[in-house]
Amino acid sequence: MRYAVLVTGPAGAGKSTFSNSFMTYLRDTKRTGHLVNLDPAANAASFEYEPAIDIKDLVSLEDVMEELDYGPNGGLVYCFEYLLQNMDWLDEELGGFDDDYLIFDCPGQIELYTHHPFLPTLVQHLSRLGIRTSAVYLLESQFMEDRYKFFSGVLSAMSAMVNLEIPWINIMSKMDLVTENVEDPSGGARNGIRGRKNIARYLDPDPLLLATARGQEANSSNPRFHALNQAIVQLIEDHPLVSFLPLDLTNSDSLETVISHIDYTMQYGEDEEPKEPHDLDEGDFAKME
Ligand SMILES: Nc1nc2c(ncn2[C@@H]2O[C@H](COP(=O)(O)OP(=O)(O)OP(=O)(O)O)[C@@H](O)[C@H]2O)c(=O)[nH]1
Ligand SMILES: [Mg+2]
Repeated sequence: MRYAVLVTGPAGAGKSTFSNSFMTYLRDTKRTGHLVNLDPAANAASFEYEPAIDIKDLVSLEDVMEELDYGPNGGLVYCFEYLLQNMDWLDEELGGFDDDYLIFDCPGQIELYTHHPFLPTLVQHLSRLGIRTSAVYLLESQFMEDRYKFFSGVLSAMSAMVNLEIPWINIMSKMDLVTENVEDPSGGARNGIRGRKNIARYLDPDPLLLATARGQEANSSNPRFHALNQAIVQLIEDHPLVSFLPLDLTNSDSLETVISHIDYTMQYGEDEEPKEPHDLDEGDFAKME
């Protein structure tokens, strides 16, 4: 059985760093993993592990910008369109792996997760190849410093999730940057997250965070804003699936917990046949004959 983890999330969320740590963990636990780089803008020098599959072998952002005269954003979209039109390239590249874990380091363009057919198409191909697939969506802990930013992050995670029918885990990355007493750098006490209790209200999003914050302002200024807000609160209440596993890479237990969740959602190793007794049986019969 082959397994694939799609490492997704907005720009700078820590996807490549997590993918690298994941690789190290697999190596240390004597499991075989391979890195798949799907970011056409990735800097090869930044990879600790050389990707086994690299989208840059198919198309590189640099070439697209140079030869087709695209800017960086249009260039990236072009690269993904190009990949989607050449999925047989990926199918072929994926052919050579057996019983392995493939870690897909995805690009950080938020459009890819909200409305582009990129992820659904990728998932379709993986499932056609019989690869068991799950996804993680990383949001960095700084999002907890501003509840509006935080809820927009929650909504982006949700909109990515609803398009895919695969196991999905949301991760709050860079937890090492969160201290017991994080205050809003601008000094406003309103946005600061104070204490572990408050952090829990973000990891398991408490819609009241949003209701109280926006409710107070909206009541006095714009009632339609209030209504929109209530609708979002309701949406999050109805979908308690959006909760976050904290990830602190400076703590190996934290990484291990996250990876065991990923293993669990894909039922890693569960239908691996216990090979030895079976082989022995066959050997016994051969001897008897
Ligand atoms: N403190 C801290 N910094 C981190 C952590 N993970 C990543 N970073 C830093 O955050 C920045 C972005 O990390 P990347 O892993 O490149 O993020 P990414 O999601 O791959 O970024 P894009 O591919 O550009 O979307 C880098 O400067 C990392 O060193 C973490 O767990 N803790
Ligand atoms: Mg990256």
